[in-house]
Amino acid sequence: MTQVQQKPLLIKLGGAVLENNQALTNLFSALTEYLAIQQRPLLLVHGGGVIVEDVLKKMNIKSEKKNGLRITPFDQIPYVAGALAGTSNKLLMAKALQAGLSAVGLSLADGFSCSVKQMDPDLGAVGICSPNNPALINSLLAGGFLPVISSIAIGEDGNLYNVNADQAAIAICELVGAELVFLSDVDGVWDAQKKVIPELNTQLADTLIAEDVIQDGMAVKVKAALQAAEQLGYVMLASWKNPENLVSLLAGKAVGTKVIK
Ligand SMILES: Nc1ncnc2c1ncn2[C@@H]1O[C@H](COP(=O)(O)OP(=O)(O)O)[C@@H](O)[C@H]1O
Ligand SMILES: CC(=O)N[C@@H](CCC(=O)OP(=O)(O)O)C(=O)O
Repeated sequence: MTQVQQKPLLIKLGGAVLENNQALTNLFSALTEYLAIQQRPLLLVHGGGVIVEDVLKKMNIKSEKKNGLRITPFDQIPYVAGALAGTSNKLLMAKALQAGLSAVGLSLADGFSCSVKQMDPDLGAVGICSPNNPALINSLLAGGFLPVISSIAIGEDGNLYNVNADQAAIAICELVGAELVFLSDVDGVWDAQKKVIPELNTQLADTLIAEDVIQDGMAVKVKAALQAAEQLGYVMLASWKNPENLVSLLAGKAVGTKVIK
């Protein structure tokens, strides 16, 4: 088994990409090219909010969010886990395998990579996760595999928990000491005029969140990015929509929003 030498790259992939087959194909083709040149350990943490919505709608369940987090009653967690650790994870696995990448589908619980606690009783089965044991993921990276990690966790109480995928990404990032890139359905964090903010620090982020310019899922993402930037110095936030952006981003060029501490 080869040793992990380069700092791993962790890409957090927003779930909306799962509804865009062409974007997914472009993304995996850009990643395959990048890996052929860089030979750098890569791992993915993915969302799938759109697939969760879809499944719950088919079950005639109306789902609501509070401050960007899905209220997940315990009796709905089987559907949510199926949508995230099942459908979303396996759709991404299929694309990765088609692109020739040796992907391995995991949840936050596999190898006890992350531990989880209930976040707030009002949110039900929503968890906040912390890094725990890096051994499984590090051995997969050292073996040249691509871990594809969903944001479903298992608590000490034996219950399944739904973790926001941006928060899951920062726990995995801390776990393996990775560089972090968030890829979403928008080209970066917008200001009040919907122009991408090239650089965002805590002070500006707090102001824009208080003014409701940064809302919902983006507010959760920006807070997670600021937390990760504490350790990493900065975190990039860009879109999965333009493959040329991704190529530039992976080459270290500034595209999207750079979140700094
Ligand atoms: N200031 C903002 N800049 C960019 N996007 C924003 C902003 N405020 C709210 N959003 C919304 O946040 C969404 C991205 O967050 P989210 O849906 O959670 O992404 P992902 O699924 O990629 O994690 C965008 O599609 C956009 O509608
Ligand atoms: C607690 C919570 O909000 N969990 C999220 C997990 C999926 C996710 O974060 O998906 P995206 O990255 O595609 O938004 C949810 O149920 O939608």
